[in-house]
Amino acid sequence: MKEAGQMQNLESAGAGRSVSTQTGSMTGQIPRLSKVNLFTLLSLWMELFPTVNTAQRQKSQVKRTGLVVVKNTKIVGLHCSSEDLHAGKIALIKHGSRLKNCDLYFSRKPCSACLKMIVNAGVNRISYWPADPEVSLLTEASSSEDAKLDAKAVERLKSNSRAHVCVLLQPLVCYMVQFVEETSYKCDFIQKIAKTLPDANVDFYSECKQERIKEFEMLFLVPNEDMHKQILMTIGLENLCENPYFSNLRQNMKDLILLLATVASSVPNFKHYGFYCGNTEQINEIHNQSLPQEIARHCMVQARLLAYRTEDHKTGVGAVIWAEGKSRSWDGTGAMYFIGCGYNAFPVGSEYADFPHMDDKQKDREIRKFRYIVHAEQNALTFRCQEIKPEERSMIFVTKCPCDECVPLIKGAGIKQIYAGDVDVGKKKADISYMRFGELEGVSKFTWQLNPSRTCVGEQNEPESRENGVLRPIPPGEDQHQSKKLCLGNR
Ligand SMILES: Nc1ccn([C@H]2C[C@H](O)[C@@H](COP(=O)(O)OP(=O)(O)OP(=O)(O)O)O2)c(=O)n1
Repeated sequence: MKEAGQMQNLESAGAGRSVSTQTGSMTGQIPRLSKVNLFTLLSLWMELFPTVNTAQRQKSQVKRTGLVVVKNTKIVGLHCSSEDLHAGKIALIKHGSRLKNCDLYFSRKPCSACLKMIVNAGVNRISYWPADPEVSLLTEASSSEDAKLDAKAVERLKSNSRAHVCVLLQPLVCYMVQFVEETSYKCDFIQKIAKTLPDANVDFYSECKQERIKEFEMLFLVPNEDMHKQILMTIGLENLCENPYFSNLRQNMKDLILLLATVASSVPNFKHYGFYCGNTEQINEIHNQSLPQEIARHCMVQARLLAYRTEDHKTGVGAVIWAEGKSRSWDGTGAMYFIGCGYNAFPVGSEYADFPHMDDKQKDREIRKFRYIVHAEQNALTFRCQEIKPEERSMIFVTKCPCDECVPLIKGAGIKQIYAGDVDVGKKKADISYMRFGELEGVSKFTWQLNPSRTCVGEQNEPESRENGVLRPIPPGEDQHQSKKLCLGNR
C-alpha cells in the first residue's frame, strides 16, 4: 500500500531515470530528495526560523532546536524552540497524545526533559542531527557537568524506551548536489533579479551561497573534528567515532548543509527584493497585513525544499500553508503555525507507469501529464493537518504561480494571502494556464520583486518590520545594516 499523497513514495519515479529535462542536469537524470533527508533539512531550517531573541538564545547553554513531526509519512508539525520552551515541549503542548506513533526529526539531540515526555507520549521514532545536543556540550567547564549528566540521562531514557532513538543521515543520491545547484540558480527568484538588475553582478548568488555555507557550517557542524568525536562519545555514538564511519558521517552532514545553503540562497536577502504586492495603490494597506520579509523568505525556502520531492520530471513545485493566530504563543514561531504542505505528484497509490509523463511538446494530448498530476497547492490543501480558520490570516507559499485550476481552490479554502513566483503569470499554455492569478481579487498576492515603495512612495514609507506577527519599529541602522550585508552584487 503506498503512502498518502503529501509525501508520496515514488522513489522509482525520480532517481536514475533518463528523461528530457528543461533544467538539464549534468546527466539528464533527475535525482530526488529522500523523505528522510527532506525531514532532516526541514528540521535544520526550522532551527533558523526568524525569532526575536535569536542572538540571545545562541549564547545560552540550551541551543535552539528545530523539529519536524511526521505522522504516517505526512508532516503534521514544523516547530522551533523559543526562549521559554524547548522544541520537544512545544511538540507536547501542540500535539499532546496525538504524538503517539509519530516520527520526530530534531535538529539536535533532545534533552532529558523533552525526551521523557515525548517517549511517554508513545512516539515511534526520534531522529536527531548528530552535532552539539540541545543542552550544549560545547560550553564552559562550570556548566559542562550538568550537560554531561543530562546526556547520560538521555542515554538511559533511550535504552529503556520503546521508541527508536537514532541518527538518520542518508547519503544524497547521485548528482543531487549538482541538480539543486543548477535549479536553484535557474529558479524564478534569482533569474528575476538577474533580469531586472542587469547591472548586478550575477555572482551575487554564489557570494550569497558562500556566506550561507560558512554560516551553516558554524551552526550545524562542530568545526573541530576531535571535539565532534568527544561529543559523539558523550551522547552515546562512540561507534561513529572510528573511520571510515566518522569521515562518512561528516561528509553526509556537509553535503546536507551545502544543499540547505544552496536552496536558502535561491530566495536571497538581496537589496530591496522581496515579496510585494504589485498594485501600488494597495501597497500601504497591504503592507500592514503582509508578513515580515524574512519570515516570507523562510517559508518560501521550505516550499523550495519540498519541490525536490516532485514526481514531475520537468517542473518541481512545492507549497506550504501557514496561519497566523490571534496572539503570539510561546513557541519559536511566534503567532505563526503550520497548516500543511505538499508538492506536485501523481495521485496517491499510483505506480510509475500508470500515468503519462509528457509535456506540451508532445503532440498527442492523451499522453500529456497535465490531467493526472496533482499540484503542490492541491496536495497541501488535501493533506493539511489543521483547519483553515476564516477569522485568521492564513497564507500559502508556492514556488510557482498558482494555475487556473488552483486559484479558485485557494480562494475557496479561505486562504488570505498568496506568496508566489510569477514567471508564468498571464500565460496560456496548451494544457495548463496561469491567467486567473492576475485577475484574482479578495486574496492578497505577494510576488517576488523589487520593493515598489522604493520607487513609488519613497523610502520614508518603508513599513514597520514585524517579528513573528508582532509589529515593531525598525531600530535605527538596522535597515542599512541589512542592505550592507546584501549588496553583494555591487562590488
Ligand atoms: N502552482 C503550480 C503550478 C504548476 N504546478 C505543477 C503542475 C505540473 O506538474 C507542472 C507544470 O509546470 P509548467 O506549467 O511549467 O509546465 P511544464 O512542466 O510543461 O514546463 P514548461 O514551462 O516548459 O511548459 O507544475 C504546480 O504543482 N503548482
